[in-house]
Amino acid sequence: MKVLVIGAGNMGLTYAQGMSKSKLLKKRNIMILDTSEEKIQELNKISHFDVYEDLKDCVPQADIVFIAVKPYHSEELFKALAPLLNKEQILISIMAGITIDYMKDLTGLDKVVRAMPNLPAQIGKGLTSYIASDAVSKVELILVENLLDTTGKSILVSNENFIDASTGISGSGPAYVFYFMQSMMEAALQMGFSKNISKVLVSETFTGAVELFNQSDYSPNKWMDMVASKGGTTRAALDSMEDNNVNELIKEAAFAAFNRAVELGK
Ligand SMILES: NC(=O)C1=CN([C@@H]2O[C@H](COP(=O)(O)OP(=O)(O)OC[C@H]3O[C@@H](n4cnc5c(N)ncnc54)[C@H](OP(=O)(O)O)[C@@H]3O)[C@@H](O)[C@H]2O)C=CC1
Ligand SMILES: O=C(O)[C@@H]1CCC=N1
Repeated sequence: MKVLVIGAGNMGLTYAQGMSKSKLLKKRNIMILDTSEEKIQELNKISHFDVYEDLKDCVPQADIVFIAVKPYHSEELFKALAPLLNKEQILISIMAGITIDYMKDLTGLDKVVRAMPNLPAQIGKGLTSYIASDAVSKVELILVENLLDTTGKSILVSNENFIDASTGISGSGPAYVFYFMQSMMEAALQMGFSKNISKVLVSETFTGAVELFNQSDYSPNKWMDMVASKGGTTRAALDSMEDNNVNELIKEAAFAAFNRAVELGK
């Protein structure tokens, strides 16, 4: 089986590397294509994969075509791909917003998978939600899931709306966590800690809190109560967040990403 990854950026390269480390594929069965001259040179240095610059040299050999370009490049790419594809090939896209119907229309393919991963895929800790068109068989779906799982875990969702919704939660979500970390590091610096100490204070706090959360059935609210003593310091911080409506603002931000995903698909 041969997989062609189109777009060797953050996510495309991550998947190519994830797939190459798994036992599913041999390195030489992963082809990768990018239009950026700089990326091609970098890829040739890595030399794990067969690197291509021209679609016609690699698309016909692929069993699975994995699309990892930005959504605004999709139309141009699909138009160039269409004459080179055959109906047996499976297309997997991780592009935000781009719908299965749109991909079927532009490529002429029936077997299309739409997936939404996230950046921790780079360290094998990704979370990918996905859904497939009806033409993808059960056996093919297992194969697709195994490929997605080379970068972490995956969840099969029941309708395509959940792909846009998971874009707002898990796809864009790592950036919300980094936003919170950035604010806490800025506060630590303002309190007089060095950059290095600020980083350790914040990152260990996140790691410890997430590990606690993962090791129990307690809700985040319950954990908050366990940190906050009556009339204490944490209550002062949580009250400040409540007064400033931070909870609603975070939900609004997640919906902004969700809505943007829907908009990208129009
Ligand atoms: N980054 C993230 O955390 C996540 C991203 N995604 C999705 O993944 C996709 C890729 O994102 P990301 O990896 O961050 O993007 P990048 O910009 O890092 O990578 C995209 C790569 O594709 C190249 N490219 C553009 N057009 C073509 C083309 N026609 N053929 C081949 N290569 C092309 C780009 O070159 P050039 O730079 O020259 O344009 C670039 O090297 C997006 O659609 C995004 O929605 C999904 C979940 C998480
Ligand atoms: O920002 C974006 O559009 C992509 C999709 C999810 C994460 N990054």
